[in-house]
Amino acid sequence: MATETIKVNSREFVVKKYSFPTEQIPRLDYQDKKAEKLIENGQPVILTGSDLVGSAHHWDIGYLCSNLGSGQYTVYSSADGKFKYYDDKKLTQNKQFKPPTTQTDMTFQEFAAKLKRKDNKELMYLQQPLNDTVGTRIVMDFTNFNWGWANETQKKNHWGPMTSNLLLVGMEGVITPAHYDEQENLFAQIQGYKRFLLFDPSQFECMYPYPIYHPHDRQSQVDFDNPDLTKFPNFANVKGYEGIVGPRDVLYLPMYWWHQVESLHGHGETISITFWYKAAPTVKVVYPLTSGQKVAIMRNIEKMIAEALNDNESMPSFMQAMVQGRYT
Ligand SMILES: O=C(O)C(=O)C[C@H](CCCc1ccccc1)C(=O)O
Ligand SMILES: [Zn+2]
Repeated sequence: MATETIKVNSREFVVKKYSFPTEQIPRLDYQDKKAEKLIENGQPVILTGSDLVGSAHHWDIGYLCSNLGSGQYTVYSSADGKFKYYDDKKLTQNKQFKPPTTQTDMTFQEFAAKLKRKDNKELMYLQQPLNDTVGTRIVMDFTNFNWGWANETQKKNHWGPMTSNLLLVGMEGVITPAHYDEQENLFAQIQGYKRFLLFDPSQFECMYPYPIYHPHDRQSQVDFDNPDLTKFPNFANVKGYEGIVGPRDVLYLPMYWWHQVESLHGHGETISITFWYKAAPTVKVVYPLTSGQKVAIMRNIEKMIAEALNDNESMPSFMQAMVQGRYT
């Protein structure tokens, strides 16, 4: 895999080289009016200075070990370092599906002990919603997040309620392959460095998500390391954005934007917290529709057809019969 070294301020990062061009994600102070405008327009921006999780800046593996309590944490492991999310509620509809990662529940202390080992064959990624099993100091840190700003941003942009805060602790080199989520996201980085590759929802035609009933719904089928341009020809035209988030940075990741996330080597484990919010309600449909709205329409139609046919095997021929040679 070809790599390139990029220098950001005084730091060097070795990143994987891909086939597509990218522009930089804007990086602005969180109080900059331009940043507020970008968020209002559903455009990604890396925000500095917000201290959204300032009270967690001292979180490291040791502190989490001592203060996260003895609750069970979901830890994924992967031989190739890729952690393509799969919806385990859809496993029943896909008997032959083989999960690409294994999921183990363990205490944070067990996870930390595994991180220290030198004989790990697989990469590991802890992904667990913060809940009330955490220790009192974590609760205190959580209470001291910059909720004033977060709530103001939520209100100003008419986002729905915050649904969850996912704690992410990844080994260097873990990759979350390209996918989109259906929620607005303020992504707070606490330790380590993550490279985000982002693609506008209008790039849907280049990303070829799995069918809606597939466990990998919302994930791209394209292997960025070896794109199959016969099966996925439009991927050759994809254009992205990229940026590196480090400690104290917050990325506003708009709903429906495709993203791939890479924990960079040489800067230790990554610790992040997501702040996911339900979408703003569509009060009045305004034309032309946004690309995100078109993705929502496609999803609803796919769901209705799958339900009406009640036979996923017949979806491919049905969908092709509907458009092939007709909508050219
Ligand atoms: O914050 C986001 O949206 C990301 O994709 C961050 C990503 C991990 C997300 C794991 C995940 C993806 C989908 C559903 C539930 C959990 C990373 O940082 O590696
Ligand atoms: Zn995501």
